Amino acid sequence: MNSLLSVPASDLPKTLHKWLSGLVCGLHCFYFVLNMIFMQQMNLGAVQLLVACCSFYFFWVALKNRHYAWHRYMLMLLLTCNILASALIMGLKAGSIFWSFALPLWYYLLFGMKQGAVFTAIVAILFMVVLLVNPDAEMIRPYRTVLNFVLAYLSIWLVCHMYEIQRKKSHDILQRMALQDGLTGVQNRHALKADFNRINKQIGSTFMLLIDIDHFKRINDTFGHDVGDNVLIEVSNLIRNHVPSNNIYRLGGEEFVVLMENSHKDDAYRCAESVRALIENYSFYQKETNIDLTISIGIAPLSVGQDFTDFLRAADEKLYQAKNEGRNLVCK
Ligand SMILES: Nc1nc2c(ncn2[C@@H]2O[C@H](COP(=O)(O)OP(=O)(O)OP(=O)(O)O)[C@@H](O)[C@H]2O)c(=O)[nH]1
Repeated sequence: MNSLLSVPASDLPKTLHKWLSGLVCGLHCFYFVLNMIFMQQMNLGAVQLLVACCSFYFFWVALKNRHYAWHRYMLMLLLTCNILASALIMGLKAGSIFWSFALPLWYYLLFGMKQGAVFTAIVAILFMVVLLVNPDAEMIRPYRTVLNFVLAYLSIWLVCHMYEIQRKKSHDILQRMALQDGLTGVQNRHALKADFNRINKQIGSTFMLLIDIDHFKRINDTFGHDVGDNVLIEVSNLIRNHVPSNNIYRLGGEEFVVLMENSHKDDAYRCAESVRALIENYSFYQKETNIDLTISIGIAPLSVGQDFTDFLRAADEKLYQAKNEGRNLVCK
């Protein structure tokens, strides 16, 4: 299923990357001035100038809405190396090691759960080594420092990991709710539109089957809305048993769509005809009554230059023809 909601989800790392690049640039300009002028730490100042320049470039590119994954990796690599180098050169007194506690959060938000966990683990080991070999090791008790660092770092890591699991779960639920029809469980109109935008628009080999239950209003009027709902669920299940569920959508009301990619028009017709016959020969048993139903189907091929509305309209015209010609028909 194509994800409509994956747009904001995949925007999060992009947005974070953009503003983090800006922040990193600003901070490193500040630290560059501090180190060069006041601390006389030329090497560190040079590293910070390099990070500031690179992050400014990433920020500037991201501002133009151009996003490259390698910019993200590069930004975090530079930032991590810079924090490590500061801790190594300046020792613990400078306090730059505190920035390491922000890294797990950034890794998880920028790279997701798997890569976030791997980067966090690697960096944890590197920082432990830095703590053990740092120039202040004689002044402090490095093992206690390492232990405290590990515990603090682990707790932040744990929070990031739990947060990412919860975020992904909520995202999946929201995505399902946004793209699924609440009554029948098949995909909805949003999903159809998103899939239309995603499909490789192979003209002449993508077909839309627009399916409409004949005289559905009578079912509602005769047996009640709840029976109408059950019939809609059963119809969708029958279609689902016949074509891959990834390709079925409920447009709304008693209209369903089957999207067929990489197909020949004869395949599309055969599929539509078999679904029509299936419903015709099926008896819907509701409220101790057998209800016989038929459906009409319009088939349209995707043509050159058609957008979603045109494609749907073309299928709708064929459906209208099937209805006009007496219903329980497939028109192509
Ligand atoms: N039970 C139920 N009925 C619905 C739902 N959505 C739409 N309907 C009903 O579906 C009916 C559609 O009726 P019409 O558009 O007149 O079409 P029809 O009776 O199927 O007639 P033709 O399409 O011309 O064969 C209306 O009575 C709507 O109230 C739903 O979710 N559940």
